[in-house]
Amino acid sequence: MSSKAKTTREEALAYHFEPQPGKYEITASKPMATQRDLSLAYSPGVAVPVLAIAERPETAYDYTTKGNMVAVISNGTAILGLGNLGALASKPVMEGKAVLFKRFADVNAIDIELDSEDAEEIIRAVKLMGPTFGGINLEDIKAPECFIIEQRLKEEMDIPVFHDDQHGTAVICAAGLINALEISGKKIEEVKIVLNGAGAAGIACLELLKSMGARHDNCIMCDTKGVIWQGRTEGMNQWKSAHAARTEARTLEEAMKGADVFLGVSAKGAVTPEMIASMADNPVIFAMANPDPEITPEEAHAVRPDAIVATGRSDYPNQVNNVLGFPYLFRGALDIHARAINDEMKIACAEALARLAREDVPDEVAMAYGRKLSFGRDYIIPTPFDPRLIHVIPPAVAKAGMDTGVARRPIIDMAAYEMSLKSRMDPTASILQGIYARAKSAQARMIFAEGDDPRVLRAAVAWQRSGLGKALVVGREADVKEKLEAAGLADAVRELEVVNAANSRHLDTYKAFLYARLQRKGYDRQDIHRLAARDRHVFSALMLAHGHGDGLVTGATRKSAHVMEHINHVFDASAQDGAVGVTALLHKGRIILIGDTLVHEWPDENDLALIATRAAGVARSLGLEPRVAFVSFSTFGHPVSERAEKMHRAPVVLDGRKVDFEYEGEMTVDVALNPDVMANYPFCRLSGPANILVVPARHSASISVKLMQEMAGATVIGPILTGVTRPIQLCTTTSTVNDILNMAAMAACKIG
Ligand SMILES: NC(=O)C1=CN([C@@H]2O[C@H](COP(=O)(O)OP(=O)(O)OC[C@H]3O[C@@H](n4cnc5c(N)ncnc54)[C@H](OP(=O)(O)O)[C@@H]3O)[C@@H](O)[C@H]2O)C=CC1
Ligand SMILES: CC(=O)C(=O)O
Ligand SMILES: [Mg+2]
Repeated sequence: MSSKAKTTREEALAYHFEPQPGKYEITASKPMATQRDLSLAYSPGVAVPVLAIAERPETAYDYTTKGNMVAVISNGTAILGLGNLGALASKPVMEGKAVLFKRFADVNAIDIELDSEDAEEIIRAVKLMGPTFGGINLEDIKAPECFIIEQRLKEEMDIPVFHDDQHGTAVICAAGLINALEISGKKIEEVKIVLNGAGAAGIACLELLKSMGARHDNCIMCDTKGVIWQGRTEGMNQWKSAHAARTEARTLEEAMKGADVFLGVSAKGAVTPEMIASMADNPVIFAMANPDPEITPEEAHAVRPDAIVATGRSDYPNQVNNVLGFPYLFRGALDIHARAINDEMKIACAEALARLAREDVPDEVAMAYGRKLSFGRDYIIPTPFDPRLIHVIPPAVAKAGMDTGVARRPIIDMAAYEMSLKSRMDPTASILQGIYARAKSAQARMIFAEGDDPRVLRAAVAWQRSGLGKALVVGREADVKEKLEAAGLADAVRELEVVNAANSRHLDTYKAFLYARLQRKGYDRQDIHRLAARDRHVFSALMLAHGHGDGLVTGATRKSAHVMEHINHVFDASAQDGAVGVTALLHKGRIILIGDTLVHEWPDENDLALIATRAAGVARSLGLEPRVAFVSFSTFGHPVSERAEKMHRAPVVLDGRKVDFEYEGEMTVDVALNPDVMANYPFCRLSGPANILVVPARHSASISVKLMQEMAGATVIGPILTGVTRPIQLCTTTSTVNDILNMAAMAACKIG
């Protein structure tokens, strides 16, 4: 397995602080530009839907955000496993749940933190907000108040009310357990289960498992006072009493002897290796406390190599976390305008998840996750980034809701619904996720050439601490130390390897190599020494050329033309050598590649054909099927212009090269990207909108990219340098730490 990611306190705070505080914002989904827009959005136009809803309340689902809007509600009394830290402190987690709703199921969610521990007050507050939302997700409200709150709200509200820590956790735990027991060859009716943590999650998990066949007499529940046994009076409530066991065991340690299954929804470190050692053969251990499990997989495996281990965290295999449930349960429920999320819908979700994990994992998923996944001990449950979840789980939930009569608007065409779910998700998110996953498994030694730049240093630290590989920073030790300290990363000084001409054993070899390349280009030995020893771009490129690193990132401090000139001393990376720069633009769920954004100033038709081929290669390595448009200001020969001719001829050049991707041209950008406009040219050979735009010259490339970045706020990755023998990627002088990290990941994946 790849090395584990470590995120620091500073990184976590910076993530939440920059570029604006918090994790989400609200944007308008309708035009708001003109007087007419305002008349429709607000007075007088808004009166029309007001009256329509007053007359027929169900039309609120048609004219407002209600039908796709969920409230994430907490009072902060059980924030993850951190305990009762109050409503305000729970806000980062609730904002987090809100963005997970959006990221994984395109559900709009708003976090609402209520400053009260009084169940009646919370019930009243939530009930009053009913009209606003299509569903209520209760989160991190401690037991036993959570049971009372949820029960009453379910009775009194006409929209789904779902306490995630109870049912979300129970559903995922059940899905994982179905598969873990299958692998260990045990039956739920026969296994001895010990569950630690008798709160929201614990009670709900045990209830669901019992409804699925686990026997009351085989289950022991524990809390801070030990075993919940029949007759115990201390620290009890009616929900715990329902699960009190007839047993002599009084402590968790005693209960664990011979147990087949351990489920932890309690707190960090609640289980010892000795307890794990005392379990039955092939034990199943779900240590689900967050952020730190009851026992780590390393500790558990050290004493029990035969164990199947899961945690709630994303940095170990088998993440049993309610993130696999709540987005999809609500998606399915919202799409049928459900009145409730009932047990049948929860069980349908658990079964669909369990089934999905047993299915063959398609290559695109393995690619997105960076490792081969196949059903077994280290893959008992789908991974949260599995792109199939969105179109597999909500239909199962919606169908169960329809079958049990909670749907206000049943789905007629299930196949069409599945298709609509597929197109709902932003494909760009999975592309970046895939790049990072592949980078992680590559474990590249990344050369960061500009160790004097604080952004580069922060990216290098993040590279290493995220478990992406080793960071080799080119710079002076004292300078790197000083800048790391100034960036609040003093403890990273010992972690990074700082390389420079003075401490390298290879300088003479590098110089000999460079001299051999440049001696007939007017460089004498003195020039060579200056270049190799003093220019970090050249020095870094020499490191890469000699295999003293696996990839190189530079360009954050100097203009790309300057950097390319220096890299060309070491590598053949010019236009004549066939190098090409391709930039990826990610915006509103679309990804478009533009080329050449780096190397060719004024490509002719042969160069344009090469640019198309290189860009197609980049597209494929990003998991996209390439569709190239040669773009211009004319479309298929009109208006006739000398300047557009080469764009007209480039596809003909490709005809002669027998390439294996779609291409067409010349055409304007709207023809290339808008299927309705493209339909005016029925002979156009592209099977869909283009995802690669080959532009006439580097200036038009630069203008397009920067316009998209500045006007539309598109995410820009690149230019990705292709056609060079080793992975070199260039950032720009305006790159952020994240941009630099993206380019390093590109280099590690050898994209280009
Ligand atoms: N992986 C996942 O998806 C999820 C994980 N969780 C995790 O489960 C845990 C509990 O959450 P939740 O049920 O919402 O919280 P609650 O506050 O409702 O319940 C906590 C329960 O855990 C018990 N407990 C706490 N510490 C210990 C300990 N050291 N040993 C034994 N029992 C202990 C408490 O005992 P007592 O009753 O005696 O006070 C209580 O019964 C958290 O760590 C949370 O992160 C929760 C939801 C989802
Ligand atoms: C995952 C989650 O909801 C929790 O730990 O509370
Ligand atoms: Mg929670």
